[in-house]
Amino acid sequence: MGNENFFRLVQHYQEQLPSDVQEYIMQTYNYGQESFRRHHVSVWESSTRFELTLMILAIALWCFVISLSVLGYFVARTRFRSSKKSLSSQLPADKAPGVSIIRPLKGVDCNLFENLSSSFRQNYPKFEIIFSVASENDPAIAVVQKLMKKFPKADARLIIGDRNVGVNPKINNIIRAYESVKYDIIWILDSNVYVDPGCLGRSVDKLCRPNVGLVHHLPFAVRPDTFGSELEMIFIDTIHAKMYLAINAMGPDSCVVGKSNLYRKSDIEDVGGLAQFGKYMAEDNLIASAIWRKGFKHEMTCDLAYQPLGSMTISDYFLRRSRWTRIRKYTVTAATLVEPFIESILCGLCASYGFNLLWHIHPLNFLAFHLVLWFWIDLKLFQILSQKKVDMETLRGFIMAWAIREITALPLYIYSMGGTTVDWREGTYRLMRDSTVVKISSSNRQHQASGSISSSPPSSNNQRTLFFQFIVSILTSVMLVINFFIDILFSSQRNGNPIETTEVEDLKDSEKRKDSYK
Ligand SMILES: CCCCCCCC/C=C\CCCCCCCC(=O)N[C@@H](CO)[C@H](O)/C=C/CCCCCCCCCCCCC
Ligand SMILES: O=c1ccn([C@@H]2O[C@H](COP(=O)(O)OP(=O)(O)O[C@H]3OC[C@@H](O)[C@H](O)[C@H]3O)[C@@H](O)[C@H]2O)c(=O)[nH]1
Repeated sequence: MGNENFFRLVQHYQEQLPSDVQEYIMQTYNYGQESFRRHHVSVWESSTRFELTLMILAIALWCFVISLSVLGYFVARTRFRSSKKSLSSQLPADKAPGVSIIRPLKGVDCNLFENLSSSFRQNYPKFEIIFSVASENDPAIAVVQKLMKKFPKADARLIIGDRNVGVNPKINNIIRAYESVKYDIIWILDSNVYVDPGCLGRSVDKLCRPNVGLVHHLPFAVRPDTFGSELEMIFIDTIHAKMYLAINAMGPDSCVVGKSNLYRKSDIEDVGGLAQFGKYMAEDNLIASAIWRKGFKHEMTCDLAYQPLGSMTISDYFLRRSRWTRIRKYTVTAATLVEPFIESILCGLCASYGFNLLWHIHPLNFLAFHLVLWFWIDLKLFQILSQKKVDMETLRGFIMAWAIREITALPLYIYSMGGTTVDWREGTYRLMRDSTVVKISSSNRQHQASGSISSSPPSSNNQRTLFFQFIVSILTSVMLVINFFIDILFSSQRNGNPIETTEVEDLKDSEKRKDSYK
């Protein structure tokens, strides 16, 4: 029976029905009509202008963010597949442009000896290495001395003692090295980074191209020993990597992180000299932007700036993330304001609303599709950059850390936007609206982090400790739930049989043998 006929029938017998039944039938009928109208009348007619605007914005946001992610993924796929041999590394020493590598040191970072060794191992005919350390009591000095003994022929020296040209401790630390460089090309390479031997040659190739003023490398976190490090790794190797690659591929503006940057000293002098960036905390991005505004492009090579993480605590992760967000808050305010919408959960919620209005897709169905797609892109990107297939155990850790990072991204963002102080190694600093920074305090505690890149708080106040305890307890509960479901998933794949260690070893051995036959 059609709707109209049913309605006529109800009208006909209306008087004979009790009033509450009449009312119920009318309500059901009206609801049916409304839902019929919603489904069969175009969304453009049935929705208010406000709803339509929100819908368009939500869908546009989703398309934009997914396109950025896909772009980041394809850039990674094409760029990091193979490493080319450079031309400059094959030049004789008197023809190659010289490079001064500056290594700022502060304490014993995770993997420090190997990180610094990678500078000595550069396959390049003409370079010097300058290690800078602010204090004569710094334990990094012993590591440098050991390295100099190991590579006696290398042109390397150590400068002890900083000079206060501003507040930024990294600039104060390297300013003397910068002033004493032998060559025009300088490579500022953080202490907690190692690079492949061909990196310098490839970077010089790029820097020598016309109109290029800066060469930088994608930070890539490796060797997480703790859950805090895993969270950091997920951040650096997924969302950060894909956004960094996508923004740099599109090139709307300068977007540079200072882990591994090559420039010309003459260009830095042209934009005011290194010392004048000492008043900022985001010296890396501001130097890069100044060079960019002079009309010089930025280039990246197929090299990664590997950062071994070691044993960061969860608080270390939160503090480093909030330091970077707070730094961005004043240096790139507009981009920082839209950041949460570029994160999976908020972006997915907005898009679920949009697609529900447009195509009546159930919001939860869309959210599930969106999260799976997002996870898949992140996992593929991670596989490409780490150049290995992710095994089941790694995948399990990846899923856990990924889920928790995604869930905590928004609370962490809100926490970070709400404050202006940052802790960096031994110092606490207040960020000012004009991007400059003021030092609040420093502790005498030496940064001796063997296995940690800690930027731990020198003076953690009670409120902060409580906040972290709260976050950690939420994290732990979420982790337990996720772990429980992953366990079920994995054991159902093995029909409930536990995987024997020997079985894993056998599998590995047979894989190795297969490889050796190739
Ligand atoms: C942090 C990235 C992940 C968060 C999600 C989405 C981010 C959205 C937009 C821009 C951020 C791009 C990633 C830049 C890495 C920033 C890391 C960082 O904070 N580094 C600081 C410490 O080393 C450094 O001092 C600051 C660098 C700021 C670079 C910001 C460049 C912004 C370029 C804006 C281009 C607009 C494109 C719009 C696309 C959304
Ligand atoms: O007090 C300090 C702190 C740090 N540093 C040096 O600065 C480099 C970077 O240190 P970290 O790894 O702790 O810092 P992050 O990677 O988090 O810093 C990032 O954000 C802030 C920018 O100023 C940096 O250029 C960028 O690398 C290291 O080589 C470290 O030895 C100092 O020389 N003195």
